[in-house]
Amino acid sequence: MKPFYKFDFQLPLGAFDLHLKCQSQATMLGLFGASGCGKSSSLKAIAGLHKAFGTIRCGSHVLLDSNLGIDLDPAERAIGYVPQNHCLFPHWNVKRNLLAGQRPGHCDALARKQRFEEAVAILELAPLLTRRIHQLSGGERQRIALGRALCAMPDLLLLDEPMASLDASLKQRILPFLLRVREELGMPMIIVSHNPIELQLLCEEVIVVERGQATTQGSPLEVFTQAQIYPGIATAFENILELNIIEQNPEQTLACLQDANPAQPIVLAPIPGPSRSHIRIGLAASDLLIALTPPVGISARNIIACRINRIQNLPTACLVIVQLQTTTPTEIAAELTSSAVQELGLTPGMDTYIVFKSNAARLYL
Ligand SMILES: Nc1ncnc2c1ncn2[C@@H]1O[C@H](COP(=O)(O)OP(=O)(O)OP(=O)(O)O)[C@@H](O)[C@H]1O
Repeated sequence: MKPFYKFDFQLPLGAFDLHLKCQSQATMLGLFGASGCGKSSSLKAIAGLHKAFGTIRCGSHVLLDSNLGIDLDPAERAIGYVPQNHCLFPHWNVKRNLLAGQRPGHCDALARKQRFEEAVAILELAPLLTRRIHQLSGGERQRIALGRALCAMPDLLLLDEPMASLDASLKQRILPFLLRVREELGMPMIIVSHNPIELQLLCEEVIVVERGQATTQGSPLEVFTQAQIYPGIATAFENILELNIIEQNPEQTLACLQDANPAQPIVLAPIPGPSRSHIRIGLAASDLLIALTPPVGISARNIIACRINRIQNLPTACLVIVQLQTTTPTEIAAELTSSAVQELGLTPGMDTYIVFKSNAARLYL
């Protein structure tokens, strides 16, 4: 299959030499790496804000091909770029800031009006339209910056640390908006983040950038369970699962994996607030147990059949990566001591059970 993104470009930045060479079929792509490794500069090169040399292809668009003499101006690239500092016009009201993203020649007035209304609806901006930027909170400014990028009718969104400046509770409130943009507009995105959970929630694939080069690539689980990426991340790994809600009542919530085969209910703690059709939960790898046979007489509510795919050694433990019974591959990681792995004789290909308490699940959205 043809890759959606194809990057092979160089960007000399004084003493720092960025050479990003990678390709991906995923439309939701994450860039992850230490501070100063070249993530923001990569986004700016893709947006055309830094002059790069080489090849940048996104979907069917060739944005840069130095051999063919192609180097589109930023305005011709149909990219919505949301920088870390938002760059909103402080003395304009929200509506004027949103409309500032629109380019009259890019598409007809009706389509632009529709997109403005979609952005206002998805990001819940209607009550803010007449407010000025300095009257807004950090999370509201983030939504306006995202809305302005959407109003430009881009074919691709580039988000540079979309939640870096927000505290934990605001992050919780912005994430659903990003997911709605992904789900309702189906817009491809490249997201730069330091936060593995954000990338797991938003991206299909993650590229790790180190000293200006792409060094590792894979699904968020494949990348973040590798001890050599950042040792602390693999040991604190949290699985993200998307579940459909079957029943929500004051005692418990019943849910199931979206494509579980056979459907196997997952029991969660009650979820406060209105009823929902689906949720995303986080399960820390260290909260999961593995059993060779379904345990009986145990308080944990969830005993889920799975098969071991591989076992990875961490400095002080092992991550057992299992495949759940779903039609599309769904892996989750359980952290065990190496002595537990040896005593149970766990090996790839074995059929086992993942066991966890209802309260182990952390509710994301
Ligand atoms: N305009 C510039 N001129 C010279 N060097 C630059 C310029 N912009 C960035 N750099 C350098 O290039 C390197 C990569 O910077 P970049 O901002 O892309 O990193 P980053 O991975 O996004 O970092 P952070 O996570 O801290 O935002 C850094 O060493 C930085 O000092």
